[in-house]
Amino acid sequence: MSGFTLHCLALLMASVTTYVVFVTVHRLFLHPLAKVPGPKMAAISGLYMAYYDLVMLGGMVEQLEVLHEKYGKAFDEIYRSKFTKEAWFYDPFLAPESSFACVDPRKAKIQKDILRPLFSRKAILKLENVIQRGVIITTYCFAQSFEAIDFPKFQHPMIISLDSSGFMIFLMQHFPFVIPFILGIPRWLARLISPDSLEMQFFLKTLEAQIDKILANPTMLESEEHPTVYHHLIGADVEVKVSKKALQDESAVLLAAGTDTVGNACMIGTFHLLSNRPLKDKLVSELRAAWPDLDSPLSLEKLEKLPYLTAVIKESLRLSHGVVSPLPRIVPFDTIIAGIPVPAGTVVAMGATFMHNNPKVFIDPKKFDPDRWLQPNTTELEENLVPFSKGPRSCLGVNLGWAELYLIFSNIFRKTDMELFNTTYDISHELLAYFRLLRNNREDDIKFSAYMTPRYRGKQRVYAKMLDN
Ligand code: HEM
Repeated sequence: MSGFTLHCLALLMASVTTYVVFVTVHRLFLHPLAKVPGPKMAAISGLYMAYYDLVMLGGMVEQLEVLHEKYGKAFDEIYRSKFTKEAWFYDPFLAPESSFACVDPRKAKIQKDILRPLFSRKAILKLENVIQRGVIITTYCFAQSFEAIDFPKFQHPMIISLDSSGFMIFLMQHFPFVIPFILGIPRWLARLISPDSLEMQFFLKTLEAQIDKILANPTMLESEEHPTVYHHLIGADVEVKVSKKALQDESAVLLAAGTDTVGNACMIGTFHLLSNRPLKDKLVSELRAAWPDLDSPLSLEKLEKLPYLTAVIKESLRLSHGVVSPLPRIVPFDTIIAGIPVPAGTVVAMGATFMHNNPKVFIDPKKFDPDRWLQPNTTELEENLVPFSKGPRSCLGVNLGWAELYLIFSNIFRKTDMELFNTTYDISHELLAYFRLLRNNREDDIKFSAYMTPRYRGKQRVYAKMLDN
């Protein structure tokens, strides 16, 4: 190596070292947030979080519990705010024109307002027959069924794909420079590195083909059995023109947003009910009394009036949390949070898990206890139940989510009998997460096995399958 090269290398190393020392000193002592209590490593570098997200496979939520215990917390104040979403977190969802990942609050509101009528309570009641038939999200939103629950062990490519997306999203968040590579990766290489990601591409292509067909011939919407997202986004009477990319982004996001969230709440609730016989018996006897004749479905409005069923759903939502990863927001102006001055531009985050596991509000928070919702005054509990988030960026599908949960829990527990088997794993302490509750393909994923016996063999189809490991 020539003397000149060595000289250049030395200069480069000196520059990097000076930069690192400067940034470290600045962040530790001079930064406006330097006095905020917390681990020094986290103050110095984002690699602290990357370590928990990527190496500890979604362990940041658990670590935050530890940090909150040590340093205190301020999440409830953030929930009440109107802070904007942070691009760092939302860009890797690769759907910037969807109402979920669009960080511009004005644009997101326009798109949400267009879709809102499809997800209003009135629309849900009107389309109740679609929801009663099952296979909800794809039929309700796109008038298409991917028959995901007909696959053995529910291993539909789309579900596998959704399951595997968590790690990739976290990877893209911490190392955004990989995004162009991931987007441009040839199929053969993707098959080698992450075969599951191809399944997602297949499903997105199916939606794209549907979008192309509708864009080429919007009148075909008239022949659909019921309104879909496309009627609202491209229908003849739509005032705001929505791009093809926005249609694709929105479709992908609606499917993801409405699948695991509902699924996790069902899984958590079912597991706890099966683990605790008296709770299950209470639910079943309430359902039997309200719904004696299984040959005709019980309407959503009647189900909503059942107190124990409602309490079971609230408790299932509380312990499944909705979105598990804390949701980051940018503080738009200088403000004070938990007594700490926070300058404009700071990223803060709110996490449902910390609300739902707060022992000051939910006594014995890890316990699945539907009766806590049947006490005379539950105002404080209601205020602290945030699975759908709060404020202007809260869930668009909240009414649909609730409707699905009422119909799923009632149908499953009224029409089948289930019993746990081969289940030893205690899920009550699980908090690790990639956005949602499960960790991917790990031994300690939340899963349980149950024998399911149909109680009803009448006119309606019952999806009764035996799960095993
Ligand atoms: C139990 C069911 C559900 C739960 C617990 C849930 C939870 C949430 C949460 C916590 C957020 C806020 C995310 C954030 O701030 O980044 C959210 C947003 C969203 N959800 Fe849901 N969701 C559920 C069902 C659904 C359904 C069925 C749909 C529609 C098909 C849906 C569509 C959306 C959309 C579009 C957003 C983005 C809203 C925005 O950013 O302004 N969700 N959901």
